[in-house]
Amino acid sequence: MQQIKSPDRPPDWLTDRAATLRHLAGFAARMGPDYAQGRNSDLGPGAPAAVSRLSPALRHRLVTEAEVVGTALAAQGAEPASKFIEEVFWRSYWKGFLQLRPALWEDYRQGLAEDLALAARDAGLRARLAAAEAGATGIAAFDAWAAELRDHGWLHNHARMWFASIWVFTLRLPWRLGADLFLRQLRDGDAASNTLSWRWVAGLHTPGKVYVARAENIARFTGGRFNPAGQLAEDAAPPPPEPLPPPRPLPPAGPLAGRLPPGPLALLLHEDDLHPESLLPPGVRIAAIAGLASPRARSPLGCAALVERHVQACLADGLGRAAARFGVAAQPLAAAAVPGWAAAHGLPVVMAEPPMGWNPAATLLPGAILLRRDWDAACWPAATRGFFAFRERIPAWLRELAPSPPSA
Ligand SMILES: Cc1cc2nc3c(=O)[nH]c(=O)nc-3n(C[C@H](O)[C@H](O)[C@H](O)COP(=O)(O)OP(=O)(O)OC[C@H]3O[C@@H](n4cnc5c(N)ncnc54)[C@H](O)[C@@H]3O)c2cc1C
Repeated sequence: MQQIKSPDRPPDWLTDRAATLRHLAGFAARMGPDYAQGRNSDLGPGAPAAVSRLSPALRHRLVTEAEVVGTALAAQGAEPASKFIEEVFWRSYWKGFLQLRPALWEDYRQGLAEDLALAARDAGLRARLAAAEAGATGIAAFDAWAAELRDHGWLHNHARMWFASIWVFTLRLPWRLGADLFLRQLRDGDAASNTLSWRWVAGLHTPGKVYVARAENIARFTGGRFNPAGQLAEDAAPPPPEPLPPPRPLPPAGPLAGRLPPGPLALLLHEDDLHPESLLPPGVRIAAIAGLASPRARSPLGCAALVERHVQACLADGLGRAAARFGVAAQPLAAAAVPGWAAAHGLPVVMAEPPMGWNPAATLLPGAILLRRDWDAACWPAATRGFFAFRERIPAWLRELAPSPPSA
């Protein structure tokens, strides 16, 4: 196993931009070979890690993908930072893949409702689910990850892969109920990355390919903390292939540099994009600001209290910066109050385009102006096939988008 040299981690989970930028700057030195060599190891909560733990901030765009990749390029250069940069593009790939195929999210929600109804009827399934969620399966590694997820609201990528694989193939639980558990408990819970990663593990993304968690791999990359030899179903067969919905053309949304109506506008800031400073072109006059976060809409079962606190804290930080930037009071609103807020000021409303998922922002205000970031406009349409085809385009995107580190 590779030596992990970097003991520091965010002092606490990142819920504001200032702390995120400090952490990003500190991590920049480790975005090159340290990351490439150590990123697969998960030595446990509180232990040194080679990964950034930026996801609870990046997912809400307290910092943007462009800023994170720009930091990696400036600190390390494209080749040494290529592994790290590629991982950030995995996020854009999943977002684009779901954006092009909204039916996958709708099918997930529909299937989840059916799985929850089945669990309500079937006491045996309910008991097995409760044991998995509580970390009482008798598989020490899985039980420790269930506890870590509940207590910290975060898991290392490799642990997420092992957990999902054991959930599906060893515990033989419905994948959507596992995806739902993650969404309720992850600070970085994201409709695209989560749903599509679970589908990938379960063999529904790449025909004929499942992700199998193996005891030897777990022992190796947990530094020997766990070794579930003999406890895992390591012979999982791929499920029958299910055709993927064909990609749709992206609906139109204004690019950032596009023309906005003259005169004052109202800004709806929401949990999917909390960097209004780079969302709006210079010179735009914002005369009203409201904030919307709906973490309980992640699941029919709501979300964990720590997730709710995390998301609301991120939103509060975004609103504070928006108020300072545009010189207008900014307040969080419940979803039901948003149409009334828009009607009361009567101004055209602008917002970042809400990606597929539970965010109700666009449906609450069907006439709002949606702004698509250049990053998303470049990447999303390319998520038509597998990641390896998408990845080929990274060098061209780096030239075209010219990402740079945060300026403030
Ligand atoms: C079953 C499963 C569920 C997942 N659910 C989510 C989720 O709900 N939200 C979420 O943000 N990520 C999810 N991921 C992806 C990944 O595990 C996390 O983004 C990553 O662990 C975050 O840790 P980090 O910030 O230290 O990542 P780093 O390794 O430091 O990577 C930097 C950034 O790149 C992005 N990234 C890295 N790996 C991936 C990946 N495999 N897929 C997508 N983006 C990636 C993240 O934004 C991350 O912050 C899931 C993965 C699996 C296998």
